[in-house]
Amino acid sequence: MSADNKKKRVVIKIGSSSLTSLHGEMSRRKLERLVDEVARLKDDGHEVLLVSSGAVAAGYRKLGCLTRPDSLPEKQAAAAIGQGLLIEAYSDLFISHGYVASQILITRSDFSDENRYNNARNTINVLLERGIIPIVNENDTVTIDRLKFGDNDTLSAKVAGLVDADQLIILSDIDGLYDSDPRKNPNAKLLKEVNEITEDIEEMAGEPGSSVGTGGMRSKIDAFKISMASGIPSFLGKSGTPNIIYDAVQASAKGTYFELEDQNVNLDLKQQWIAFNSGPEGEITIDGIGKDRILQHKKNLKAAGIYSVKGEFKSGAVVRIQDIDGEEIGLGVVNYNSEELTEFSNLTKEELKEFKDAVVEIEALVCHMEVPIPVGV
Ligand SMILES: Nc1ncnc2c1ncn2[C@@H]1O[C@H](COP(=O)(O)OP(=O)(O)O)[C@@H](O)[C@H]1O
Ligand SMILES: N[C@@H](CCC(=O)OP(=O)(O)O)C(=O)O
Repeated sequence: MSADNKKKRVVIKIGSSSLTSLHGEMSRRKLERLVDEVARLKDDGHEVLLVSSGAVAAGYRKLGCLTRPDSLPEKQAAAAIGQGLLIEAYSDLFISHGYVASQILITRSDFSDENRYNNARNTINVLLERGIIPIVNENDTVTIDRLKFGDNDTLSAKVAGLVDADQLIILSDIDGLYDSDPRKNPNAKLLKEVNEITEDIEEMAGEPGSSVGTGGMRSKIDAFKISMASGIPSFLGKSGTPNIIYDAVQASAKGTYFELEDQNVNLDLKQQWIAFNSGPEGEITIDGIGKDRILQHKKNLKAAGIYSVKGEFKSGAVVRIQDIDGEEIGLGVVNYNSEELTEFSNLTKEELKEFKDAVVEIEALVCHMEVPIPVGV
């Protein structure tokens, strides 16, 4: 990482533990410090988008709970109280610096629909270009557990990809990624730079540290997988450290910097949507020749290569592509519907001669061999 003076588009994720007091209530002082730092970046001409947690933490006491609730309806009710308080506080504080804040609440289904995904991008771009600070959170009050992003870490990485950010900064209550959970191992060592999320790196992450946070280090690692695959240099550091945001943008802050060694292997927007947001609508199994073609980046295969088809989907749907042994090759958009592809798979050798020129195009293919796709997204 090298320092530079370019005006950047920066996405900053701030966790619940960084916005609350020891008792778990929203801390105005912590919010003030964060806003002061963000305003400093804005004064320097950078565009800033905040992904802020804290709705549940800011609301649960006012709901009458003594500790952060576990039940979904109570968490949602707490978020309904807290989200308003959070945005009101942000708005007040940013206005005192001469900046306007805006609220964007997102659910996973907003991102799995490609039109809504692109719409969100257009809206956020307008706000950023006009100097306004979008403050994003998951729309906790309406999402059900099964359909939640669940943590704002991966949400922030997806948003960073969506707006083509120059940097993702995740601020937590810890000053970076350690080689083991520092709560359990006092001799744990800080990693200054990570160029690839290997299994070893994944194993370093333990459970969430605070009673108000949900994601823990595991979801941060998942987030960095997404941001790295999207070509976005990322940083993990400790909130509340003086000048942490400013220094992170200059690449001089203490923390962990995540950046792919090879800057050229990153996903374009369509591929990011396919890899991290779309829900595949079906599955096709392809033969060895088709697999070889795909892996040689031909992005298409002969109709004869379709072995079997699962699910019902239209032409233009995202499907999972696997080989005859059931090993997943990747995800991509197909140019035939499930019925047509099934017909291809049922043709005899003789019949196939008639279709020898038929080609199944795989648009925006994302191969698992090339790109680490987090499980469960
Ligand atoms: N390998 C690790 N390196 C650093 N922190 C770790 C590691 N494993 C687990 N943790 C814990 O993850 C916590 C941060 O996650 P979390 O409590 O969810 O914070 P946030 O509210 O900022 O999302 C740290 O306080 C730390 O105790
Ligand atoms: N959307 C939730 C936060 C979820 C979350 O990821 O929290 P955290 O692990 O503190 O970043 C809220 O605003 O309370």
